[in-house]
Amino acid sequence: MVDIKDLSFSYGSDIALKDISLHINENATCAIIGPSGCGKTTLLYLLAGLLHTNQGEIRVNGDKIMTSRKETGVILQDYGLLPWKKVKDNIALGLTIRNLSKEEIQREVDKILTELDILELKDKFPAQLSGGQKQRVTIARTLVTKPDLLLMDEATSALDAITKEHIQNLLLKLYHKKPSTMIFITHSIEEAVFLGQKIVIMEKSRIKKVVENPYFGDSKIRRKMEYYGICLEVRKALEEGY
Ligand SMILES: Nc1ncnc2c1ncn2[C@@H]1O[C@H](COP(=O)(O)OP(=O)(O)OP(=O)(O)O)[C@@H](O)[C@H]1O
Repeated sequence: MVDIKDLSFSYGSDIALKDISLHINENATCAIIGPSGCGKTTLLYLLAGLLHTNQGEIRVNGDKIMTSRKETGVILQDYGLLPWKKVKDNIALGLTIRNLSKEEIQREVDKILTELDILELKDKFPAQLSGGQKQRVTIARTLVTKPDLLLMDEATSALDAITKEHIQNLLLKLYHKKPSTMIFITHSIEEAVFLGQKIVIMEKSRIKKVVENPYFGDSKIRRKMEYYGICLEVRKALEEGY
């Protein structure tokens, strides 16, 4: 599905990424974790087609990424909801490019709101929502377009610990219901191990280690010792060299 080959990127003379190669299978999930400034967001933006480089390449389903693709869904840190539009209209925005009738849009919006258990928020404005609710709406707005590749930049970082786990559980539930390829940046080792089948640990501009996580997909894994074993492996890799 996603093939990254010898990818490098610089902001002027600042090297942000150097010789990144990575393969992610179709419908697999991949967590990217690493210290601040190591290049995670740059990598995600390149995957989204929002940044470009001619040093190396990224292919999605065999096609070289030159610009953003409409089948890629992107969830960034700041929710990006339009404050003057109600929840239902924010979600409908994702569908406006798809030439659907008003009734079809309404049906799709109701369907995704029901799936995310937030139908009652339909007529509210973003300012009337909690952080967790805003994040659900943001996820709904992206998923309503049925992306085959979902990219997320610290989707839960602004949330308290309990809400964070609720959103992580929701993402896993949605994945089980309709698997798609998911690549996400996180600062949380626990989140990386809960949601990542592959965990990519980065250091300055490079991939330091890739950990395969055989326990991905088990919604009860947080209660099992094996989970903490992988968390420890990731922690050690992150701390090596510090
Ligand atoms: N627009 C920009 N112009 C110049 N340099 C940039 C720009 N964006 C990022 N950088 C630099 O590129 C490097 C990688 O930044 P990037 O945002 O990709 O890191 P990150 O791992 O996502 O960091 P964080 O975890 O703090 O969000 C850093 O050294 C940063 O200072």
